Amino acid sequence: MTSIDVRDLTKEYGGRRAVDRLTFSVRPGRVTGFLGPNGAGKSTTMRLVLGLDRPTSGTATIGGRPCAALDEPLREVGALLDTGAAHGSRTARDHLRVLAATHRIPGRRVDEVLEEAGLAAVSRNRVRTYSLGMRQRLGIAAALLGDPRVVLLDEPSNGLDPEGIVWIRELLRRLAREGRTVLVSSHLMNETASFADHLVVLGRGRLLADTPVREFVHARAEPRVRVRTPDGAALRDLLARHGYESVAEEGEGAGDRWTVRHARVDDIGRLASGAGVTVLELAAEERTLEQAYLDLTAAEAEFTAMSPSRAQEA
Ligand SMILES: Nc1ncnc2c1ncn2[C@@H]1O[C@H](COP(=O)(O)OP(=O)(O)OP(=O)(O)O)[C@@H](O)[C@H]1O
Repeated sequence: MTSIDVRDLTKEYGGRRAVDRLTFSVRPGRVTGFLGPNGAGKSTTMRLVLGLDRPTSGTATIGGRPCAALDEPLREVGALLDTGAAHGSRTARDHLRVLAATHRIPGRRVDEVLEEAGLAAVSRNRVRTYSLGMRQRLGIAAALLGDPRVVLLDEPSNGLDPEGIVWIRELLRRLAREGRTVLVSSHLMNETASFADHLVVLGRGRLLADTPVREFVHARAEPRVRVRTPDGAALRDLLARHGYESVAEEGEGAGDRWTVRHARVDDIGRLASGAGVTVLELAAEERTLEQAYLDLTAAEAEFTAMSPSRAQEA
């Protein structure tokens, strides 16, 4: 089984820390989502794992070895880092054939990955005629060419249309089912929630979370209850007396709907019923990864702003 292991990894650029004493592992058989605000250090970490950059200190290994020490890197690790990697004047097929030939990968894999990436029909067109989404598909095809056990994809959904988004989701799920180690960075929270089993979250180069998606969402996103009632003012006053904050929904069609923060349906239902407040609908609001992520990164920003020692470091 091939894991990615990052240990005490630090990368400085001109005295500025892009990656700061980072330690985490990416395990096989699941998709690990790699999250963090712009500049948090995700791409730098991926480059260090791939041996494209040298760490200032610490290690990043794949199956216990640095990437540079792997005998056949492309057959062990596939990566999408930069969609501009293919030469514009080449066709997609030629780009992949050159890659295959220089890495002792059987030629039949070229047709297999072109088919898999939905590019078979346009594989003889020059890459410069490709849309961003098609380039993205080509980058993913190249990452899969060597049938690698480990796959790292930096923002693979970039530029993909809705059909492409569904395709990448299913592809990632399948790669994990096949027992591969899959690390995927993204800014799209709903997307990440739809394909990731596990999350690694960075902020300012540091590890903020390394946890299963479900736990991350449940531990961080506040539980909320949605209520529809014709007695809005009575409900709000009742809940306020019991320490709940309720907010009337706004916008067209919101009507008599309210959201109660930090609340559970059982408690709100009992309170309303006990006080004789009519409730027409009562439901737990689904907690989202986006909500949990924003809560975490906001808390981190607040902590950073409050702490003079960290502010000096920044
Ligand atoms: N080659 C480089 N030289 C100098 N600074 C760099 C270099 N590469 C990255 N950085 C800096 O390191 C920090 C982390 O950047 P990185 O691209 O790894 O973040 P990221 O999490 O991938 O961000 P994004 O979500 O915007 O892609 C940033 O402050 C960036 O400016």
